[in-house]
Amino acid sequence: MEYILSTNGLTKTYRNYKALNQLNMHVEKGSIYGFVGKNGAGKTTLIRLICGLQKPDGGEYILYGRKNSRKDIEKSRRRMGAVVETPSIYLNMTARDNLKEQYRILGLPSFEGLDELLKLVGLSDTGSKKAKNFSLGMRQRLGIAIALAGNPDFLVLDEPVNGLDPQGIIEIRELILKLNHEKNITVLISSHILDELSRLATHYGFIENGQLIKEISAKDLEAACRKCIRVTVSDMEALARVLFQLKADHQILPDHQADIFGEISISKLAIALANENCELLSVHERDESLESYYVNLVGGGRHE
Ligand SMILES: Nc1ncnc2c1ncn2[C@@H]1O[C@H](COP(=O)(O)OP(=O)(O)OP(=O)(O)O)[C@@H](O)[C@H]1O
Repeated sequence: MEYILSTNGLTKTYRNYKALNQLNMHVEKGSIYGFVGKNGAGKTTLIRLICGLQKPDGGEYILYGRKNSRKDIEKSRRRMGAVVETPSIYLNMTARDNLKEQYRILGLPSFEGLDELLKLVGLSDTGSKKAKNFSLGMRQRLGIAIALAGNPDFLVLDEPVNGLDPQGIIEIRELILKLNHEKNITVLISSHILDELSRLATHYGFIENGQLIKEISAKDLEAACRKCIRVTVSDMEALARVLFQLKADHQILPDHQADIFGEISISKLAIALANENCELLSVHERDESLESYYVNLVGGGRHE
């Protein structure tokens, strides 16, 4: 497996507080990695560290095969573009001038590719309009264009759709997919908007209290989510006994319901419940959403 970024016991402490606590994560080449966590979980801290804006105080990260402790880590960082927190744009400048400025900062020899970049992010026809008059979505896209100015093959976006309207969200989504599919850019996106992430991500890393509690591909997550059957019964104690006998991986829910994971024979379940004088009131196959997967993950595990 080729990783663009991996971290090994990465730790960052602010006074006594461990914003990152022995974090281990792996971003595969070519992936769209959804970095999921609540506010304050440590997402931005990880991004600040890999961008070189702050230093870790424990563990390490490896970016394009180079450890962060190496003197030439900047060479790896040059292959990466990032929009951290709010996009750094000059509000009194047009999109084109903002990009020119970034080309100068990067010391690029010419403005070659600038028009293509503006087109790519859908800002070709903004002319003399200054960034201060842009919508939030346009500013976000300009921020992404600036991050792409050095022609990176790894793009890091911190909460890119925060505060955007539905149209703005769609535009950012389409842009990210295009960059990934057509330009082979690996993308790391931090977000807590799970529904949106589920339309993009090929891999997920779930962070909680500075630790990576689960890393899973979208494919495996989908498979795990599909094999869920929600049952409603008349007697929960009987159901718990039966599920224990059947060795079924399950989760008890309120309102006389439970989710059963993995393969299970419904007829066997119904017979076993009938033997316990328990009625099987309903059975639904559930496509467990990313959101409920996440809630299960952070809210305590399943019972076996
Ligand atoms: N410079 C700092 N000094 C002290 N504490 C900090 C600093 N930066 C972050 N923290 C704390 O570290 C924790 C992780 O913050 P971080 O910004 O990484 O979270 P996040 O997952 O990005 O959340 P959000 O979605 O709110 O941005 C938080 O509890 C935050 O208050």
